[in-house]
Amino acid sequence: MSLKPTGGDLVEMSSMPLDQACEPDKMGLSAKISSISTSNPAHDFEKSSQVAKRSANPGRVSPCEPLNVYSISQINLTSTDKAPADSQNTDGMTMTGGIPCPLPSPKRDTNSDNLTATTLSGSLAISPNTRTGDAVSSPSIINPSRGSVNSNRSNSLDSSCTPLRPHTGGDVRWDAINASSSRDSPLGLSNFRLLKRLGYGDIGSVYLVELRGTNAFFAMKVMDKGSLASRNKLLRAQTEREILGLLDHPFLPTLYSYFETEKFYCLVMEFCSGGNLHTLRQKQPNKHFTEEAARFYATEILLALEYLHMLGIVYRDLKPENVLVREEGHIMLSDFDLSLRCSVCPTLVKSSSVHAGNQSDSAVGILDDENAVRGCIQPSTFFPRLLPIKKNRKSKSDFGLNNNTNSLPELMAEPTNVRSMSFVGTHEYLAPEIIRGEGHGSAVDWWTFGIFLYELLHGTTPFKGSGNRATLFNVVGQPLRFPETPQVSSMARDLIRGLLVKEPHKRIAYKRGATEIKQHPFFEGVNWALVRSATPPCIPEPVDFLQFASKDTANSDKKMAEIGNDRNKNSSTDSSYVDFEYF
Ligand SMILES: Nc1ncnc2c1ncn2[C@@H]1O[C@H](COP(=O)(O)OP(=O)(O)OP(=O)(O)O)[C@@H](O)[C@H]1O
Repeated sequence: MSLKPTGGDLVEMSSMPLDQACEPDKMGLSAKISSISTSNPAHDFEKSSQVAKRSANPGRVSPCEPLNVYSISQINLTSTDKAPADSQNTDGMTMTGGIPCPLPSPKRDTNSDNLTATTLSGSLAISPNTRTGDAVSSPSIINPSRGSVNSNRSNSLDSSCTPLRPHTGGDVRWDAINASSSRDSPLGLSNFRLLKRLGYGDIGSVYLVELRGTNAFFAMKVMDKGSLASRNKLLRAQTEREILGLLDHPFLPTLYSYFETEKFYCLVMEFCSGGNLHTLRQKQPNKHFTEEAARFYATEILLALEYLHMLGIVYRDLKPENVLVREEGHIMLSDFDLSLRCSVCPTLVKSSSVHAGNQSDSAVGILDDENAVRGCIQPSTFFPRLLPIKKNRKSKSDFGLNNNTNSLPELMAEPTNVRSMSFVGTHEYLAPEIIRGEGHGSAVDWWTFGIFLYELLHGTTPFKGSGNRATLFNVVGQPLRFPETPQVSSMARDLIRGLLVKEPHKRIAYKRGATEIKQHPFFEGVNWALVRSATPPCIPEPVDFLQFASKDTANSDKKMAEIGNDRNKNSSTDSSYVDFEYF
């Protein structure tokens, strides 16, 4: 048996004989994988079995094949095992990505109209009106003056979400978008000039586009409706669009607009000119990053994952290919079609001293300034649950923490206990619990974070086998080993060891999320509040957009039609970012 490639890089685990899916029955893999099977669609929460091989084509995410197999995902909505029982309400039911998904009501302060948490300039907004707690799926409109995510047609990819993007305040691209669209004439394909295909993946092609008459450039992901429908990928496209609509964070994509035509769904996002980290790593001496550079990228990814988890999004597909490099060298985590959405209750683990003064109940919350901080929230507008004080928490001296962040509060919102049975990811990055089919939650992102850091530092992943079967076998059964060269620090190794623990509940960050990782000595000296201002290790060659000035792309719609037809003919990689082709 083999992990059956079905025309692309995807394998369909659930349709395979179990002995072929993974040799070592003693590890219990077969029985687990067999549990992924077609089930009552009324209870299907998501697709199973979406495993992408790493592309042989450097720098491009491998396309995945369509899957018709669904499985029941048991979503346990308790976001943290520390949560007081009375603060949970799991009787709510809402639609997440078109799929019934029970969600808890967030504990809300009755004096507050808003529930808003902001982390490192990223923000999450929780609608005050959501009795069922669908804050994750239905963000509230906090800043109506900013931008427009609209649709000029109404259909399955509903675009009711109006953007809230405080971190992109002052961004001229918003002005361009707003100037070009109005309620009467929303944006459409004709507003854009297609300049270059940047790449394509399983559900769409991505183009560099210019918003006509504005000198503003974007990346536009174009998804062929017919192709999505025939390959049962509408849900993936919908998931990605909905998640993009929620994001407002410096290391995550900004969705400037969304619209659809008769044939296509179109997402207008920020353009990243620097290619991806996979390509960038291969350009480094000995094809691995220095520890300093790896720490820089890991720091930004960690903040992005922390933010996603607070929104109830388990990313599930972290790999260097999905980490794009912006023109100034900071990163942007992209590609959300394999992500899992669930619900979380953000929890204030430790407040700042300022906030502490306002608390009347000294029995809850950690109100001292002794321990360092990891989240940055706005106490005036965010009223999370407070946890009982834990006396045995390690002091900052145990972790060698940076004093810069000591006075900041600590917020935890980790969807650790969510349970998905899907088999999704990329072989070398798959967490053991996914392979074993045990059900997985946000801890898979911390596993992939460990693989990611290992790869940045060593130039290879730790469990890579001669083929996919061997890789899966190694992930589940082989111990973590470090090569003699390149040498990495004991701190880096220690962190990677903590992340690559095969049992998710023993993995670092399982209990307190990103905070635990931030406190690891590997990140000592990182000023978490100012990561965005740090100097990146590599600055990409600037793109000369003037080269497109004389090119006329009169008929974009026609071009789009051609694009839709030739999506499988060839591939484009981001390695040719500077070597533009013209339409
Ligand atoms: N914002 C962006 N700026 C520049 N290039 C981008 C951007 N977004 C995507 N790309 C390029 O387009 C390619 C395809 O995009 P993406 O991975 O989102 O498509 P997909 O169909 O979701 O792929 P996958 O099969 O991995 O799910 C990427 O590999 C990347 O090279």
